[in-house]
Amino acid sequence: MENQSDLLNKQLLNDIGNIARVTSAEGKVASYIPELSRMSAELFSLSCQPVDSPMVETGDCGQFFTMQSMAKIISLAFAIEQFGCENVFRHVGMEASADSFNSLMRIEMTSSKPSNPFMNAGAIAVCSLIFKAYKEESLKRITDFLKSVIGEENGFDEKVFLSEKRSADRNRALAFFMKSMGLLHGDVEAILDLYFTLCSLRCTSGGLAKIGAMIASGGTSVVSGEKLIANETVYTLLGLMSSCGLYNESGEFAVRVGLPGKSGVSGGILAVVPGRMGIGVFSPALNAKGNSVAGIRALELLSEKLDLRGLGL
Ligand SMILES: NC(=O)CC[C@H](N)C(=O)O
Repeated sequence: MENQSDLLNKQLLNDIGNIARVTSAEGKVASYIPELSRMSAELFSLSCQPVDSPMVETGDCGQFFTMQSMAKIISLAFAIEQFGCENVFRHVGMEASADSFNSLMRIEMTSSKPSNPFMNAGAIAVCSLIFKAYKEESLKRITDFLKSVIGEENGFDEKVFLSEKRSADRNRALAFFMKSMGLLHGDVEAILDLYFTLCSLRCTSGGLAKIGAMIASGGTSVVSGEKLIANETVYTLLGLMSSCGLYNESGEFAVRVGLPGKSGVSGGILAVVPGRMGIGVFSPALNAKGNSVAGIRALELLSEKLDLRGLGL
């Protein structure tokens, strides 16, 4: 009988790519950060990094894009490692939210900490903890951590950073609003600059797959073999990715794909098959909830073909 891992090969990914990429016509490239809208909707890449064998990829694998909300995995993992779960979750919740990723509503209604660290409000709160501890050194500390996960440094996209900084009325409103309610402390503009820079870090679908593989392997870098994050951090990431990784589409993603995942408005999605592999997919056209249409379709097909649904949920 054929082993599931034998089924993962380039031909399978090519076939999945061919079916998935046409669905991008149903979506739209994000434009609320103007610079993101310059990305071609035709681009597509899919990368699988098994925990114990070489990467398998298809499509425009060399294409860089920005991490956007997928960077929230890195900043959260870094913060938990530095400050401990208890300290981090004193400032941000662990609950799924039916609100969109940049919603203000719940904070005003409940006057309490942001629902989870993958909503913008929660991720900004995590940035404020990191900034409080490391000030101007914060970015370097986080990017050094990212480098230890993926084995390379790809810098950040300054045009996307400036474009978001100029057009971030909503995130700025969120952050100042949280500050006014005592939910955020420190220099708001400096915290937002850290957040925008993390969102504009450059990556490829292969890089996302390596981050996923580090989580899949229980916190060990597939690049160096080094244990980078504690088991508790791994379980926290997996739990939150399963319940909140695709915002108000997390439930549907759990049903259709059945894997812990994290999306970003650049069109990337990172998924984890615990014990087996990390997956990165990229296609910039998004659905109404801000998630990649072809990315979800590709993950759904992959999950079905390799019988992955439900692993790690
Ligand atoms: N969903 C996302 O990827 C959101 C990230 C984006 N930089 C924002 O704050 O709006």
